[in-house]
Amino acid sequence: MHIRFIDAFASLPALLQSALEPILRHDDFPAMLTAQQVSQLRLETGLDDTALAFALLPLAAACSLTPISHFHVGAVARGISGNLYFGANMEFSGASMQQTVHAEQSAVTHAWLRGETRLASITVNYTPCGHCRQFMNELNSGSELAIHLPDRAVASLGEYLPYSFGPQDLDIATLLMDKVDHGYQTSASDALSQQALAACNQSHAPYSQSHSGIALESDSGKIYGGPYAENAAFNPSLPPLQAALILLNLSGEDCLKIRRAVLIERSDPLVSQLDATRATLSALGCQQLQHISL
Ligand SMILES: O=c1ccn([C@H]2C[C@H](O)[C@@H](CO)O2)c(=O)[nH]1
Ligand SMILES: [Zn+2]
Repeated sequence: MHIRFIDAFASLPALLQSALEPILRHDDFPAMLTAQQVSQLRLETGLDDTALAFALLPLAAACSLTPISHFHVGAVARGISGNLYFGANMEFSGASMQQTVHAEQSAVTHAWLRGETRLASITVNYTPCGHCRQFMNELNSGSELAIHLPDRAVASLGEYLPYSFGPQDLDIATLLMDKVDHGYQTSASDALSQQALAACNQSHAPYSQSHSGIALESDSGKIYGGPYAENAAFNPSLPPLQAALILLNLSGEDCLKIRRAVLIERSDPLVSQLDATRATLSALGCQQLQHISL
């Protein structure tokens, strides 16, 4: 079992521990459960979907990186496929506060990057902040997304964010998690550049059209892509580096051991990721950033 799960796992109810043990046994548990694994867990534990998602929160929170707050937020997003995706907050010492990733952003982005096309619900161990409510308001599930919190009745995002400002106010119809392919191409044929290109082609940048994507090579040699995800209110936008770091972290890899990165963006973009990406990567101890302009 990955070392980060050991304490949280020990705190789970005995039935859930025995049902999860074969799934978590290996180091490479991807911090998600397929719909089939979820049905099996329900069968073995007697928990319903809602109770199961709550019961998994300690494991999700165990994925957090919190050198600043030491405050562990965990989230579990349910895709329409029935798969569950963990999310956890991530803080980066030596970078600006703005580089922080919230657990809700992590779970949403995790689902998106693993190919989920829409979310049904999200379960969180603390009430989502305003920034997260606004971030989730960009999703194609719209105000229908169900939010489950401890000690509260389930309520929709629309209820958590009344009188909202969103993509429709700026006449934008393509929403976060909609399948897109911007069709950019590059002559760089190495695997890292191609993965960064794929992320760029998947990115959600309807406000600036400054599509971008990154790919990170981890300590183990695996590659993690991160597409940029803009938000109607601009500031809650998630930079491509953060998206890739979410996937790398949830996959059980070390954000402080990134070997190299390729960032791809349009030439002369209205919005550039380059300076912030370089600064945050450098705070993580990685100086190997290649920049490709399309
Ligand atoms: O909705 C919220 C509110 C806060 N945090 C994280 C951000 C930061 O890492 C820590 C303290 O704010 O908690 C979340 O993940 N989600
Ligand atoms: Zn938040």
